[in-house]
Amino acid sequence: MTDEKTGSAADTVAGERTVTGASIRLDGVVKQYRGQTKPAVQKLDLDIEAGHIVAFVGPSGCGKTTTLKMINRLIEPTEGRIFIGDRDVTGEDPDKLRQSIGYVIQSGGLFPHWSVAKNIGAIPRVLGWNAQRIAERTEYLLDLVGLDAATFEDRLPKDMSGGQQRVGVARALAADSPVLLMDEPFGAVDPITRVRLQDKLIAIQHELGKTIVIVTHDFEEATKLGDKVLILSEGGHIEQYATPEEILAKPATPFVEEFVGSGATLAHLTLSRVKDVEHDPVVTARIGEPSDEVIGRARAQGVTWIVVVDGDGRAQAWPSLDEVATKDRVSDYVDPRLPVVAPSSTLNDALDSMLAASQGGVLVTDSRGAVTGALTIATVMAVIRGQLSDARAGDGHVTYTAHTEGTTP
Ligand SMILES: Nc1ncnc2c1ncn2[C@@H]1O[C@H](COP(=O)(O)OP(=O)(O)OP(=O)(O)O)[C@@H](O)[C@H]1O
Repeated sequence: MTDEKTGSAADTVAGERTVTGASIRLDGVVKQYRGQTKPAVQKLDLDIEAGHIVAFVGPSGCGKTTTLKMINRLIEPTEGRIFIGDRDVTGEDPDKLRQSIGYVIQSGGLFPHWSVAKNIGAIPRVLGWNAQRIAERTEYLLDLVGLDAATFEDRLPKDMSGGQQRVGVARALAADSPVLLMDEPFGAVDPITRVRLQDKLIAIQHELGKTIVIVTHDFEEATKLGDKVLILSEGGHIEQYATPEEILAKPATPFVEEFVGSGATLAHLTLSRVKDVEHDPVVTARIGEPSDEVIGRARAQGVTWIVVVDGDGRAQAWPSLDEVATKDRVSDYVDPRLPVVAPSSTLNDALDSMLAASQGGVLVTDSRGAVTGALTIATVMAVIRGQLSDARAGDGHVTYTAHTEGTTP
């Protein structure tokens, strides 16, 4: 089925992924700002596949934001054409166009005096949806971004702290646009929240299959989120447009090599996901269970600590058996610093999370927050060791062993 308005092929399945997004094509796009001697973006050709995430990175002033904003014509191109799906949008009414493209900016860009629900319903109201449809959509989207509708829909953005970005994403998805443009959406949040928001975005992308273009300063964020990464230099010049794996393995130009940096070997940690490595099983216990039963169960499994979970299986705390033994029943204590990662988190995220919590492991949760296992620092270190030795072997350097073997008669 093709949606006439958006030109997107709805609900087609590519591989395992559902695709509801539309492709984007930039054809010879130029932006020359008035009063500037050189164009900010010079003759840019770019194809973005439907249902993919593409991350734009590059040094300050290279034209990332200008390029992004030309896609929804917040900035008018001086030359060239832009297609969304098969539709040439270069001559379309820009207001109408923007109603069909989700847009998220760093601050969330929410109207401060409007409730969360009113913010999310802004575009659907313009599109003439009825109140019930808007209310249902708002509830669905708040749940999708991990916020409880009953708790948050009447709040003002200022009372949301870290939740503003989530509401910003929900609002951008409100009209079910095939394309989502994000300009440094997680630039202003603390590192732990940032990892959670990135993981949430990946989960949403896998569920909805939108086409997402994200501008970031952070190469690690680009490699984590991007199916492909676009590395730009001054004037919107494409240095490389490839998968993160290709960029790390084969930087196309000296510029890319320098941009990726000498930490490239460890940057591979951002390519390894929590879901790709082995997890340790965990023993869970419900609040209020008799402590001696829980301890017996844990000892039978040979573990020295347990995870206390709520009714939905979400982790509350991970006490040692000695701590459990101090009470008759499992306590409802909630550990505010519990290190938790998602399957889509990178091993780098997992390490950061361990360091931030001063713990030697993290809990792994599914997209609903239920605990599925644990990842220890030993597992992460083993992967790092493996990658370092692979990288050395790939460098073409003769190792000590190879050298000795080669010269032994
Ligand atoms: N409204 C404007 N008028 C004139 N020049 C502009 C305008 N906006 C951006 N520029 C210039 O265009 C070039 C590209 O800017 P742009 O903001 O697209 O880069 P960027 O890669 O997104 O940078 P940053 O990472 O710092 O946000 C820069 O030289 C900038 O100074």
